[in-house]
Amino acid sequence: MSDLEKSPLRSTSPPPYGTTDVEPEVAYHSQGEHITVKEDIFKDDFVGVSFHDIVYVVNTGCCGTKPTEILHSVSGVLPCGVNAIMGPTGSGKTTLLDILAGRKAKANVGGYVLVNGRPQPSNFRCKSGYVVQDDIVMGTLSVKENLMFSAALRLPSSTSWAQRKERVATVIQELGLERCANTKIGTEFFRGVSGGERKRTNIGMELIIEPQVLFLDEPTTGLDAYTAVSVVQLLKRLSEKGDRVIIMSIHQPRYSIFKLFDGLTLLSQGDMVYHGPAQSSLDYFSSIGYVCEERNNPADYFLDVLTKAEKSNVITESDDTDNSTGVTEANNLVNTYQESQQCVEVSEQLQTLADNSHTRRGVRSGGTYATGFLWQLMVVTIRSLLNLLRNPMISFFQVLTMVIFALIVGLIYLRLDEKDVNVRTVVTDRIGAFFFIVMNQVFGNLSAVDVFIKQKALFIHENSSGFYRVSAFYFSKVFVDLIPMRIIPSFTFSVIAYFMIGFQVSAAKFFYFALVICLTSIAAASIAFAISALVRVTGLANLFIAMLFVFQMLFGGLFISLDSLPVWLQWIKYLSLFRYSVEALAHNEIVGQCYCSNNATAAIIEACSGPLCVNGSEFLSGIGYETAPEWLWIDVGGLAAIALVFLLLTYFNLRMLKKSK
Ligand SMILES: Nc1ncnc2c1ncn2[C@@H]1O[C@H](COP(=O)(O)OP(=O)(O)OP(=O)(O)O)[C@@H](O)[C@H]1O
Repeated sequence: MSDLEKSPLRSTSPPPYGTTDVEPEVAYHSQGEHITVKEDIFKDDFVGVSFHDIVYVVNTGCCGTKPTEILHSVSGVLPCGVNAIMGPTGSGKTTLLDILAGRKAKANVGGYVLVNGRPQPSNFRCKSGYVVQDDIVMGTLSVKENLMFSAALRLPSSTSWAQRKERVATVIQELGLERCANTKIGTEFFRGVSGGERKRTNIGMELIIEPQVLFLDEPTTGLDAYTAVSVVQLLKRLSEKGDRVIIMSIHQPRYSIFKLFDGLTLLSQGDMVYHGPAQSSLDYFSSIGYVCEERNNPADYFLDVLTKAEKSNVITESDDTDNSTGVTEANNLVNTYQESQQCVEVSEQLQTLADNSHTRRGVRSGGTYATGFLWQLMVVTIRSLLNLLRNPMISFFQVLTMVIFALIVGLIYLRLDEKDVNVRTVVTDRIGAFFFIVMNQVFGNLSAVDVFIKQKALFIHENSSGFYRVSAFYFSKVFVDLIPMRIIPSFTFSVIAYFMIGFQVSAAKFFYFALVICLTSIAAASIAFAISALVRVTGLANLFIAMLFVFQMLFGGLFISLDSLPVWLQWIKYLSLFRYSVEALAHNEIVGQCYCSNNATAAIIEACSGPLCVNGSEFLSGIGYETAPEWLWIDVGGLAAIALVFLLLTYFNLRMLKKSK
């Protein structure tokens, strides 16, 4: 049973008629799955968005504790124009905005939303615009490139490249971004456009699809006063161009912003205290005894009233303490609104819309994505490559780290083949070198943890807005990371370390060595990918990854002989990438070799006897490693299997992330 079903809801009635999957009233885009930018639901006489008895519950505790109700049956109509949702912090502004935008898990939401008097289509998220509070755009790309990215993925496949470019040019002009069109947005490494330009670019990313409904979560937060006003003025202009509903949550706007609002919704602790035209709000509050001073900003005044009301604890019902109900002033404001003429008028409007929705046919939701998988894969890969090329520090340092590691290992084990040492040391030094090399490869790839953590917010936002499928993002990230960040640095490492240490001079042996090193690196990176797609905090992800690596190291065969493990623990060695890697490298170099004192590379196995000689194969068997020829490839298969399993896990974790939103 969902949280909602368990909660004491006042109304959970579904949209009366018209599921989102009935006959379309207009012809769909020929490619079946693809959406058209404007569907019938957004056609003429757009009456806006209405929400009916919206309840939102969350499970805050555990073990069967009662779910918390965040929104308590709120209803209203948001017509074309700029509609602001205001209220003190924690009053439920963002929650309501997310529900209206279809971005909350349905299981926790009661009531229903109508768009233009019809049930909200299931792909509403992709057809409406949503500008999140923390601007989410790729910092290494310019304003124009970001907008092109949106145009490439969100306009239907039938749109020609010239039309996409034209749409981008129009949006740039509409938003007044001409001056900075070719300036990069900026990252933590370099400064780019200003805060206002960044916000306008975010709005532009959504305007590309000409959404008739645009949601904005606190669009003025973090902007200076002048820029904040200019952003809302821009929204006002956009709302006036065609029937467009702009719905924004906003905390405490200054007067010059407040006077641009057409509609105002005031929330207090999840209840509505006012809903209607912004310009009538002062009269409404005066009529119930809250008179705003002449020079006071109404927005500041309302917030003061609501904050004080939430903190008060007025006994209203009776002076007799036994019968008192402890109703707060905030409750009084809610009750007063519910009994007001204002509320009656809104209820009548809502009733009409609900009644009409019985007779209006629903609209087939169509597909979620405007373009096909291969196109998405290409566009997202190009963006990832551009991001990598423009952020060369990261790939440069990955190669540099591997070169430094290779030089350190090379210097420590320099020319092992020429050393005249104790015969046992000749073999153990080689195995020590392999272990050290594998350890470098495994821990040197911890940087892979950033791949999914850093762009998680970007992925969640773009995926839920219908830019691309999870698979397109996943393959592009994996492809763009594995080749330049794992394979190239690992091959460079192999070239330096192999010849400095002086392993066998044989092309086949060298390429096998390089293959194992690259696979080790890919397997380690895959483990980091899987965890980084699951965990939101880098520190926590690093901790989990390090624990997994250390555990695998324990069963790598060097700290304890694999044969001496208790029988019930023996299977764990098959999960250790250290075991496969060290075994493969040692097998490649040592099996079939005879190491004798003063002649470390003697390869005459028949003569390999006596106290001064060690048979490489026997030595490896002695410490529990496999020496049969087929194990050369079984070890490679083991590494590939670990990489594959964790790459698959990464994909499923990303899918879960998508669902959790
Ligand atoms: N998933 C959740 N689990 C627990 N509490 C939640 C959850 N989502 C929202 N809340 C609570 O619901 C209330 C409303 O949250 P919401 O973010 O909508 O408020 P807000 O008005 O946008 O606040 P702010 O202005 O501070 O952003 C808050 O008290 C918040 O702690």
